[in-house]
Amino acid sequence: MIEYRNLRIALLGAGSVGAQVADQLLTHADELAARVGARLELVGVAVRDVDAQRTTDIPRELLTADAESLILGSDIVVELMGGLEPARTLILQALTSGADVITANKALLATHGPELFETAEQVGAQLYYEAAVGGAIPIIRPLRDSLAGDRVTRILGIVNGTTNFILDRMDKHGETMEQALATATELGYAEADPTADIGGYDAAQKAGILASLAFHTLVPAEAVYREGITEVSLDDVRAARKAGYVVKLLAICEKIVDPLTLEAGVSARVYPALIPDEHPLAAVHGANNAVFVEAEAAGPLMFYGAGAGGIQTASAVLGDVVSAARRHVVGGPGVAESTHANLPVLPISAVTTRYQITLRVADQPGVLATIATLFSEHGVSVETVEQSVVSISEREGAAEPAATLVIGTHEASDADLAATVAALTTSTVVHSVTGVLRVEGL
Ligand SMILES: NC(=O)c1ccc[n+]([C@@H]2O[C@H](COP(=O)([O-])OP(=O)(O)OC[C@H]3O[C@@H](n4cnc5c(N)ncnc54)[C@H](O)[C@@H]3O)[C@@H](O)[C@H]2O)c1
Ligand SMILES: N[C@@H](CCO)C(=O)O
Ligand code: NA
Repeated sequence: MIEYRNLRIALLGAGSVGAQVADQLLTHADELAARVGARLELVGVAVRDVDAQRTTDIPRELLTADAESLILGSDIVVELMGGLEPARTLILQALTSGADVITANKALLATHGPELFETAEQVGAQLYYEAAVGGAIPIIRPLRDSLAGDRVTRILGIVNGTTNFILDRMDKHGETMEQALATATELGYAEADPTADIGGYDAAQKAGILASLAFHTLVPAEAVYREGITEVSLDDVRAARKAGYVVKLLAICEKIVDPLTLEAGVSARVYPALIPDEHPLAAVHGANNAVFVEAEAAGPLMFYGAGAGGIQTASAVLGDVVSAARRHVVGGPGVAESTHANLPVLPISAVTTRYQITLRVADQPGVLATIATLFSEHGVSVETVEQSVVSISEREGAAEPAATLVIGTHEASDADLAATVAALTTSTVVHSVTGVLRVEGL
């Protein structure tokens, strides 16, 4: 039997992901040792309460409430507590003590990424974060390493498992958002505060990370335009299905070149959008994620798989642990973050998209013409108009005759669309604007 040296692994947090990472390290210790050329010795697991129930069996003697002492003398520290503090302080302590750090904490990276990466570079340590985006899907390493010689032009993806799971359940089972979120939480997909998921914050943090890597430009989460799914109703999902679309929370990162000045900028945005039934992203169900990457030389690439879940995410964490461990065995500086392009990050006003607008209107002659004029007055070109066969007034038995109009637009700017919607809202022939969703993937 080969005698390997030991590398000391400290794990911070033993929740959905952490408990699975501990289990994998213990169960597959021999195989991991052979792959790395060193034994990955789990020296301790920092937890809040050593007596709490966990999803996997972690030997009692490994559990400690003292994370700071555990870090000292560790070669690799795996942070899976989540949240900003004490995660930030502990990671800084770990890096400055010379340990490589693995984290799945996109909220922390989105907020304190530059400080953490600078510290890592100064002390010659590495910070790995494959699990922070797309869960189990390899996406960080492909962007950072495999595509390092190419020029990425666009990323379009579903990067939040919880919201994809919720929208899918609304679509397939007619569940409300609240019902579906409760199940997503039970299954370990949701963040500790699920507002991060349904508000689009988690996806925006991931979009910032992806855009930074893809365009070699620091894109903080707050520079990412964000809309969550809280305004998406069961009616929106049903209407989309009827019209041949599905609603998905999309993250879009692209390089936009101004046609006049030829200056390039980066747009990163997250919003719910309609995508056609036949688009590959429409077939991404449950908590799965999918990320399309378009690069100049490679063309379109697609990365697909489990975007959330304890054991699935543990796979990405373990991959990072093995990479870090190999670096300890072989030596060398590792990969530094690259922000050399330093492109401007563009506001949402720099972007144009198609829209689908659902209106409840007066069911009387001349209404269509009035509405068409409103659109054109605000610079938005109408592509399709459909009137629902059964008018809402018939369905609901309302006194006043009303009908539902579904209007598809050509590409329009955010500002023009907002002005059109404001004008529609105050028009006497419009009873209400019941839905405004962007359309992508056509
Ligand atoms: N669950 C997923 O599918 C998933 C996927 C990708 C990334 N992530 C990220 O992984 C991280 C962990 O997620 P999770 O789902 O395992 O969360 P979780 O809430 O299930 O687990 C976190 C654990 O850390 C413990 N903890 C928190 N603060 C602590 C402290 N100060 N000291 C000791 N223990 C502490 C908590 O008690 C909890 O047991 C988060 O950053 C999350 O965003 C999760
Ligand atoms: N809450 C996150 C976990 C994975 O990052 C999600 O649902 O995608
Ligand atoms: Na990943």
